[in-house]
Amino acid sequence: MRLIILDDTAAVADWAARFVLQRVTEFAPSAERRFVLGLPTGGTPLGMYKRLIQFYKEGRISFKYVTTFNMDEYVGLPRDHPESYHYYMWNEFFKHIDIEPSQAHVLDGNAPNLVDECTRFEKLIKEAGGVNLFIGGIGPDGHIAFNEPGSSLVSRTRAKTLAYDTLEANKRFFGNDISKVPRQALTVGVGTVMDAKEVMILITGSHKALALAKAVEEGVNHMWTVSAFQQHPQALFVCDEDATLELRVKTVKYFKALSDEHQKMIASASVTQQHVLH
Ligand SMILES: N[C@@H]1[C@@H](O)[C@H](O)[C@@H](COP(=O)(O)O)O[C@@H]1O
Repeated sequence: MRLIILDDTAAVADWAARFVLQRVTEFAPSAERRFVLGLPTGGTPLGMYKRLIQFYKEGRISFKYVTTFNMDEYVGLPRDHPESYHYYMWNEFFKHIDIEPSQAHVLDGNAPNLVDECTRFEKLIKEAGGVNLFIGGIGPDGHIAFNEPGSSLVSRTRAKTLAYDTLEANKRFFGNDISKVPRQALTVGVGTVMDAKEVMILITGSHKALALAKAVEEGVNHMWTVSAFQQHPQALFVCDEDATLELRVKTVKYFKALSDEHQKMIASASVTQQHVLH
């Protein structure tokens, strides 16, 4: 696991977008060999999506041969509700790029049979050859996607009842009225994300500092589900300074020193030769 510590949210957005650009470019996707990307919603990745749209408009990246799978979706929220993740993904990202709409998969929280919908999603991921890069975000309670505290760390895509902390954290999107936040969501499992070849988790803000400390400095713990990624062979946590507030100085210094080495390596390598050290 690597921890990349950057100054602020803008730097995290830029770094994450460049990382996607680099991974897609070096993969050189084609009709026969698509790049499979897992995607998050929420406030944190918005800046990354903006940068990627900019890269697309500048002709630096194409999503024509990219297949995407979103992490989660609320249950029972109409698809055209401004807070549905379908609506978010279409408006914040998909409509601005050249992705094939049929290749942009978001769980259907209005499916008549939610169990079948989750099974179908897992099957689609498998048929796509697995996820090359899963990008994730976390809640202040350390949940990844909607894998609330106490979730199984080998879980697959399924329906979850949201924890109170999540309802609290997400009420800002529903006019600050907690009663308007859907109580259930469909979410990829921790195991689903763990199966990805590479995972990049974006963590910004002091309200996520405790979760980051639990994820990085303490053991793997199903009460902080993002901690499972300590055991992923290619996991990156990309955070801002504010998110490091609960980390030990020693931890921050160690990972910053690694990043400095990495930056030097990038400076002396061509784009196609860049690899993140683990
Ligand atoms: N289920 C979503 C997560 O997938 C997301 O990562 C998290 C963080 O959102 P934000 O980036 O707005 O803090 O919010 C929700 O709980």
